[in-house]
Amino acid sequence: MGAAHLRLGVNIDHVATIRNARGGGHPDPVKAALIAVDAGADGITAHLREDRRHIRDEDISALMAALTVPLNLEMAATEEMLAIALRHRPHAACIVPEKREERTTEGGLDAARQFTLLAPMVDALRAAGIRVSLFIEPDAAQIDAAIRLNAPVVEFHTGRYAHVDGQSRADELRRIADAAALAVKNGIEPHAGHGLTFDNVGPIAAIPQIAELNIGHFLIGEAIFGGLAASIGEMRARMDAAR
Ligand SMILES: CC(=O)[C@@H](O)[C@H](O)COP(=O)(O)O
Ligand SMILES: NCC(=O)COP(=O)(O)O
Repeated sequence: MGAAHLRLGVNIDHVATIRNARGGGHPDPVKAALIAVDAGADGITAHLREDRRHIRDEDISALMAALTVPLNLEMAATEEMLAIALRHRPHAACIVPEKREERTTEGGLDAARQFTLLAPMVDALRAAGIRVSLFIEPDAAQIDAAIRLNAPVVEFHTGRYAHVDGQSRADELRRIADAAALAVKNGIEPHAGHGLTFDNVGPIAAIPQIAELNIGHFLIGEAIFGGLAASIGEMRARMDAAR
């Protein structure tokens, strides 16, 4: 209790997934983003995948024009995505690993092994005034790479935490908490996200060093039952209750 405000970034990718299932423009991810902001989102996250399976280039332009809160652009470490980020200059760019055939982001970026590829990208994004984040596993070697890359932010992939139970979940939570403490000790702001739900968000939100959670798939799915504003309001309440 009493820790600093934990920011909520709402990921609107899967509004675009539904839109794309039929073509056309409905439901509009920008409309969803504006509802999310009214409902308490501190920022909006959108992942422009290389295959454009959900968010498309024109969504990024429209979000940049419409939003009054920070846009966090999730992007693969490619020259194409770097050029897009530099053209739009979102508040933040989170570099994520991408595999064309994956159903969703399966793990964190291997920032340690991809150091040579990432270093000029992080430098270019930073030089453009974009807050760079690396989507990594909660792992000391990856945090060490983030330190050497001068990344101001890391986002810990919570997918494993979300998908295991019992002692394995407790172990993963401990790994995330230790990683968050290590990041802060080294001047890096830790965020977390992936697979978070009403039921599993509390222990992650209770980690005092974590400054932001990015949550999407569950919120958009839950919106089918109670509406988007209600699903975001409930998530916000659970995050606040954990602090
Ligand atoms: C990096 C991340 O966790 C989000 O971008 C999430 O992956 C979005 O959903 P998809 O993985 O289904 O594209
Ligand atoms: N970076 C994680 C994210 O933006 C949302 O992931 P999810 O809640 O859609 O699994």
